[in-house]
Amino acid sequence: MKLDLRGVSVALDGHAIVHEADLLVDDGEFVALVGPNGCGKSTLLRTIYRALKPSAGLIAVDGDDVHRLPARQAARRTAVVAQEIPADLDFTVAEIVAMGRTPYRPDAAADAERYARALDRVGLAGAADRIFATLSGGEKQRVLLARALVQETRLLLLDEPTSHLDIRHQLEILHLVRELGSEVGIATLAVLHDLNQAAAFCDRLYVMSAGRIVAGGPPGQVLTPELISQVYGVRAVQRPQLVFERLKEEA
Ligand SMILES: Nc1ncnc2c1ncn2[C@@H]1O[C@H](COP(=O)(O)OP(=O)(O)OP(=O)(O)O)[C@@H](O)[C@H]1O
Repeated sequence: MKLDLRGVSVALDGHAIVHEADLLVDDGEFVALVGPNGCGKSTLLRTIYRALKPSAGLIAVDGDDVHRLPARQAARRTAVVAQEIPADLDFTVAEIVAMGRTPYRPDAAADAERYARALDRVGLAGAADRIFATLSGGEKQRVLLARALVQETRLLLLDEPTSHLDIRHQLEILHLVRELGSEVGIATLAVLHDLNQAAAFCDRLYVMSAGRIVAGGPPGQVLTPELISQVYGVRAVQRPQLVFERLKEEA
């Protein structure tokens, strides 16, 4: 699965928000999109998952223009965990996760197994019967990731997937995304704010600033103090710091 953006521009209410973005995500790659608040990251992601239409340019998934694919086909290729967590959903966790199978024919036994496996992977085995609205923000975020997993797409789009998570669950999710890439070749494009985490987990990253992609490549090459100072207006200093890792390798 390859995501290929060429010259993508997006306007909202007549305001140009994203300017001529070029971006690639290859099979199995974990690619981050970083940049300051308001620079256009979510707008670009929303355009890839068809919530917005580009004003110019092409977004291809496996060679096909996503904005011309029938909805069901598009949903079989790309799953998304958006930034907004739906509120007031009177559904159980199992019902929310099952929504990920909408693009497919139902198969009760296989689907039940898929839901259990996905909830287990996000650390929520046993939560299937909980009411979604009663979960914590971090639990909801993990349920929404489980819903994206059962969609069984080759491309995952994640908008700040760790924003509600404590440090242990952040690491679990980032490791999970890496595993999905290396074990089953799932490609991920994720908006991340933590530059150290992006550097530690991603194969490559793109930096956006004021609606433009201003740099792209392996984190070590891209995240220089000069670039960080230009884009974020802060000085980057390397210091001894606490580095968080999982206690043990979990299956
Ligand atoms: N309908 C609109 N009309 C005009 N400008 C808009 C509209 N909707 C959003 N914007 C602006 O577009 C810009 C990009 O927003 P976007 O949510 O894509 O940024 P972001 O990089 O994801 O930010 P954050 O890191 O804060 O989530 C922001 O300045 C926002 O105020």
